[in-house]
Amino acid sequence: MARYELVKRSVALITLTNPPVNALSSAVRHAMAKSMEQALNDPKVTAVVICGENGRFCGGADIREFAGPLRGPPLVPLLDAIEAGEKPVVAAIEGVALGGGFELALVCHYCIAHFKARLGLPEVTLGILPAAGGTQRLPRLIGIPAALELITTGRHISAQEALKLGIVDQVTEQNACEVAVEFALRAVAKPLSSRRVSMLTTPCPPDLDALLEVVTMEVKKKARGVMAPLACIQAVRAAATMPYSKGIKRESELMATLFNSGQARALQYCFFAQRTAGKWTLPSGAQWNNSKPREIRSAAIIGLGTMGRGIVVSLARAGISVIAVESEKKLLETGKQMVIGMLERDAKRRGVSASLNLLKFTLSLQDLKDVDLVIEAVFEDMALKKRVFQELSKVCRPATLLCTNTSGLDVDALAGVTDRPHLVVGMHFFSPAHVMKLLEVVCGPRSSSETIATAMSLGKRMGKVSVAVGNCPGFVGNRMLKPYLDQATFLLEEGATPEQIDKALEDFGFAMGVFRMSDLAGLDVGWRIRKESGLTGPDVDPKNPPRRRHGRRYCPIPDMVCEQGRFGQKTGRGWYMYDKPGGTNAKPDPLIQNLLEMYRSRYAIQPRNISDKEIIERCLFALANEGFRILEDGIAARPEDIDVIYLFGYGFPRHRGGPMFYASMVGLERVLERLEHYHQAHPDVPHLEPSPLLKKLVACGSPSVQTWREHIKTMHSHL
Ligand SMILES: C/C=C(\C)C(=O)SCCNC(=O)CCNC(=O)[C@H](O)C(C)(C)COP(=O)(O)OP(=O)(O)OC[C@H]1O[C@@H](n2cnc3c(N)ncnc32)[C@H](O)[C@@H]1OP(=O)(O)O
Repeated sequence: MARYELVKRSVALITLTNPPVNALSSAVRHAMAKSMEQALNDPKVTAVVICGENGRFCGGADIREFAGPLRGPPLVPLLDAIEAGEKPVVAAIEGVALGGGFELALVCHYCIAHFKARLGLPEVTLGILPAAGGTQRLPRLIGIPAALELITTGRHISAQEALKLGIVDQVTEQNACEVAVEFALRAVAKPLSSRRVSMLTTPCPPDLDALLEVVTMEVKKKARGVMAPLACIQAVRAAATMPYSKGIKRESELMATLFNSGQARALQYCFFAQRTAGKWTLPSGAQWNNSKPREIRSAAIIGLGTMGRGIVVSLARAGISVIAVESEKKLLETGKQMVIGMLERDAKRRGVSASLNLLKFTLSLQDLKDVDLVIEAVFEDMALKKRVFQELSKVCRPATLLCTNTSGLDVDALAGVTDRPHLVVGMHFFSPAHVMKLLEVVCGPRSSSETIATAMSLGKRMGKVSVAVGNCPGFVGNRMLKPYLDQATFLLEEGATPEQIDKALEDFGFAMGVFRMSDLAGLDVGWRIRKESGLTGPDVDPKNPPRRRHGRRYCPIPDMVCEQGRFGQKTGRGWYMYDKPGGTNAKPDPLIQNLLEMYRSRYAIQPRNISDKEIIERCLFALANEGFRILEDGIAARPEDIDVIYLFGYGFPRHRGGPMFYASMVGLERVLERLEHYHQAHPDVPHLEPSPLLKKLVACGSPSVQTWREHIKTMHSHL
């Protein structure tokens, strides 16, 4: 867990050995304490170097240990002892120094960082704060404003930035450990008092209160209802106003309030859920670690609409040659200019050169004959997509993977029109595709494990969080969205307003309520789909009673809004009104209020006062209920996969963990009881009927979300 060696006859080299990230587990802390004691007591040792095995200094405390009682030596006294020691200690940072790893570097008297190293205090992203002295030492070292920014955002910084800020003493392109040993030899006998950061006086800005106020406002705006950044601000204030001995106590008190909070549990769950999602698995036994992805050097995109353009940018940024195809010269030229502009702006922002040389634009599918993979991103129309796939079958070499960027159509139906159904897979990007991190990889029943592995790996290469899902209408994300949207519109019928519903959801933590989100996405897409499926428009079966379709409750208000040409932000009118088409400043619109009043009076609906609690329960429990059905149907392998999809694709607040984790936090019994209650009140809404899996889990004593999978074994899988 920590290796102790004597090098150059007088330097104790302590190497943390806890792969993969050398986290400070109880065993590592124990071994470090012993090694430090040995080094400080051995008269041969004149200096100490601390480094991490396999080119990684330290990824911080072992997050997995947070769930249990503290074992082994606590970190704070161990770090205080390193700082107080009379022999110079040098940190040799390679790879990462994060959280407790960064705090370890802060107590070392000197820091050498490899030029590729990254440093940071990401505790806030786990719902806690840097409680091993980080909130007290960093402000003393770099000042309040810079420390506040790093601690409240959890941002990682480069070695170069760390050097500029005065966190590290030297950046090297050589082996940091070797450089640190030489550095340590030179540091012997130099006075250490000015190198003990806890002894420094915090440089305090004259307008401390005003500064803290501004940062508090910013944090509240950015992360509504999230506790950890606010606690971080209070801890930093202590660094400015108290001596270290008192400040560290304040840090510890604040940590105690966060450590066992639901938010910390949710955020730590998210950390692991994201990593779990990458470990896809199929009932056939094929999974992430036994299926080899193909190497993708070249790709083609069919269609340069909004989605296609974003996908081209994502691929080019990942260093993949891209051929972009459009059907008409004008569309091709417009798409080309937009892609080039997007890539240039992106490259400027990242300080790199735009990879325009990787792009080719063409009107001819014939140009695709040699590419490794094609992603079709044409209009969401099955007949059109089928034609494209038939053409691709003829044009592309037999080994080319054919992917569809559909948001919900049957991937297997598309596979069926090709000569290679095993090489067909869905790649559902989210708009804008070069910004949104989520990718649903849709596995058809005939997609081979190599095809899935390739799509997952390509997603990772593009910097996406990829989740493997099964093939059903809407897959995971959009299938779950339906009951959520339905509940929102039913609540409108019953007496709520769009702004009331949005406020309740935004207070819950969503960046945007459902109606503001719909206005942003555009209302016409859903309207067209509803018309095509005979739910509205001239094809509606006249036998349907009003507000009912296929024997179920149906709310026509969204259709009525679209009939008025209100398609959302792009038309300047939707559920809200905007200053102009494309405007983003949503204002409540009296016309919508009138429409709702007329609608209710036409159908003799007596509006009632609807509480925020009911809004949250009906929208979110219906959402989670569909998630349970998705697990039963084997469309998602694990609740973590669903949560990751909602976190990265639908703005679900991370401090709530995702819809499935949220349901588990509320208590499955309670969710079941509320769904039963609402289903009784609305028997014509099948989405409110509790799913068999939810009932089963409650009957099994509501096990923790991580073990639900064991209860789904009997259900068949579409993955
Ligand atoms: C008080 C609190 C204190 C003192 C703290 O220190 S809190 C912890 C602060 N540290 C962090 O938040 C860092 C978390 N880790 C990361 O950001 C990344 O893992 C990484 C940048 C260190 C490495 O990224 P990458 O190379 O992409 O690898 P993975 O993220 O996939 O991680 C590999 C496996 O290691 C597990 N892991 C990573 N960090 C920790 C940790 N601090 N504790 C426990 N386990 C950790 C991670 O879950 C992966 O595990 P597997 O999925 O492979 O099982």
